[in-house]
Amino acid sequence: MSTPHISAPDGAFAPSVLLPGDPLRARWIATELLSDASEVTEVRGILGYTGSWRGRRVSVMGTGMGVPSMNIYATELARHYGVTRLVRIGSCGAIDDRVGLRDLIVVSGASTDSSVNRRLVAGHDFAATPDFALTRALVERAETSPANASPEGGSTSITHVGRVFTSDTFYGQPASELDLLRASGHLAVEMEAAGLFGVAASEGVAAAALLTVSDHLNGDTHLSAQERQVGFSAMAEVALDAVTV
Ligand SMILES: O=P(O)(O)O[C@H]1O[C@H](CO)[C@@H](O)[C@H]1O
Ligand SMILES: O=c1cc[nH]c(=O)[nH]1
Repeated sequence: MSTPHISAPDGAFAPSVLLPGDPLRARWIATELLSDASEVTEVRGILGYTGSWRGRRVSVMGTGMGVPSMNIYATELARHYGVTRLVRIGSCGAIDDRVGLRDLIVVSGASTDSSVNRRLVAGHDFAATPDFALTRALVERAETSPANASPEGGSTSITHVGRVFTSDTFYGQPASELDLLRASGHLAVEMEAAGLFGVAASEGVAAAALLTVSDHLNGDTHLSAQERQVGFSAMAEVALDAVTV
C-alpha cells in the first residue's frame, strides 16, 4: 500500500515514529543511532526509515516544515500505516530567558496562529495538548538518559516542561507579539507541534513533542551547525528511549 505522500508497503513502519521536520535529520538518526535501519519512503524527499533501538523496532521520518505538512504525514502514518505513537523532535527558538541554547523543552501544550485545529471544534479554539503518558516518559528519559548526562554528573542540558507557540511563519513575528507570548507563559516558538496534537486527537493516537533550543530570539543567538548535531543527538536518544520502554 502507498498513500499520496508515503511510498512504504504495509507494515513498513513501527508503531512508534519519531518526526523531525528535517528529512536529513531523520536520515542522520537512522544511520547513526538505529541498528539495521532501512529506508521505507522517499516521496518528495521526505525520508522515512525503520530500524531498531536497543532491540526494539522504531521508525523515524521527516515531516517538512509547518502545520499543513505535518498534518499530511501524521494523518497518513496514523490512518494508513497503523502508527499509534508520534513524537515530534524539532528545533525551536526560545523566547523565555530561563531557557538557554541547547536546553530541551518537553511540550505540555501548543498555542498557534494556525486555523487548522479549529475544524475539530466547530470553529472554536482547540486545546492542543500532548499525550500525558508519552510526555511523562519524555520528561523521565530526559532527566536520566546517558545521552543527556555530563561527565561531571547531572545533565548537559536543562529540561523544561511547558507551553510553546506553533507559528505558521518563521519570519516576521513582531517583537511586540513575542513579548505577549512570553508574558502569557510560552517558552519558545516552533512550527508543527499544535498541528501534530490536532491530528493525534482526530485520529485517536498518542503524540508528544520534544524540542531542542537552537536559537534564542531575545538575544539573537544561534547554535552552530556542529552544535546542532550534538544537541540533536541527545534529543533523539531521549525520544528513542521514551518510545521503546
Ligand atoms: O527543526 P525542525 O523540526 O524542522 O523544526 C523547526 O525548524 C523549522 C524552521 O527552521 C520548522 O520546521 C520549525 O518548527
Ligand atoms: O520555528 C523556529 C525553529 C527554530 N528557531 C526559530 O526561531 N523558529
